Amino acid sequence: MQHFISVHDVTDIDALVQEGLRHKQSPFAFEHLGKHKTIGLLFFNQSLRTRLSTQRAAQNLGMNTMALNVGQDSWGLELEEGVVMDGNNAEHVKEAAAVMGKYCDILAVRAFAGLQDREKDYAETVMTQFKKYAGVPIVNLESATRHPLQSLADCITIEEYKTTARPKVVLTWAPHFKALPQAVANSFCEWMNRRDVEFVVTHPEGYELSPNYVGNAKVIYNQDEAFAGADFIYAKNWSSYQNYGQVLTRDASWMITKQKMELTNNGKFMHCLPVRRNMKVTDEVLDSEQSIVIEQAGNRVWSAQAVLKRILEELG
Ligand SMILES: CCC[C@H](NC(C)=O)C(=O)O
Ligand SMILES: NC(=O)OP(=O)(O)O
Repeated sequence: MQHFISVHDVTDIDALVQEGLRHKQSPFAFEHLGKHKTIGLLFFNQSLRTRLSTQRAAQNLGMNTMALNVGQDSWGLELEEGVVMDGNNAEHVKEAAAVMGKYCDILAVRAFAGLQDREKDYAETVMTQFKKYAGVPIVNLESATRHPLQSLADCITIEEYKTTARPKVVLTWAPHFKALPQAVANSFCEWMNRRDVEFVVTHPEGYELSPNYVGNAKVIYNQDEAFAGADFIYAKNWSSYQNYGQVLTRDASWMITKQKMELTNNGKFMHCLPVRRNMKVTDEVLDSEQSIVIEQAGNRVWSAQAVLKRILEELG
């Protein structure tokens, strides 16, 4: 594996999921692999899980880690090509990416969607630039349209907790008061469409995800109907793709409650976190035995470790 930017960089998802579970069993089995290697983590946006889990995974593999918050620790980065740089950004991504590639053996980048220009966001401009200019493997820590380390951790979690060979997995939209990216939902669809699950997506009309990501998933506008018999409920808010970046509704009836979870097959509740309690899901559900969000977050270490190990093996 050279880069880990999307599911398309993975040839065998099953093998990668199993590898993540093996790292969980023996976290230090490959601690020699990353000796004298450094990973740089670059954040254009906040993070708790991604920042800490990716550093922990790298350290488990014997790597050194460096983290940088763009615009706070480093200079503001200009991402537009061919512009006169007379604004607030003191450095162009061309130089910054190339220089970080001199310091780091692997570069991991978080850059959320701007939610202003759909064409630019869905062109994955930032990831493309780092891949083009850094000269080292790039790992996606959540980009404009995807969050593959989260999705791999989600696959690992479902593999651990499923009680049937082909579980029913439901991605449900949940209300939020401000516009959030489609990246986590897009990515979850891409990965679930490649897993042996009965995959259903449910959301209010107007929140249809891009066809390139939702693929052939079954889309049901009635949340209660979608929840029937589900083994896993994966909640996430996202802003409209059609009316790009817009919040079309904050309909609280889409919040996940105990009553809704009772429609499932004693289903497990999942969320990538951070989650706004009593807006997306009630305390009652989040604090119940059905919630596996903490174990899901814990699996972010094994997701990152499986990916970094593959990249280190390629580096030699
Ligand atoms: C892991 C989730 C990151 C981000 N969440 C927020 C609150 O911005 C999102 O919705 O994409
Ligand atoms: N789920 C996730 O990526 O969390 P952070 O945004 O805290 O990294």
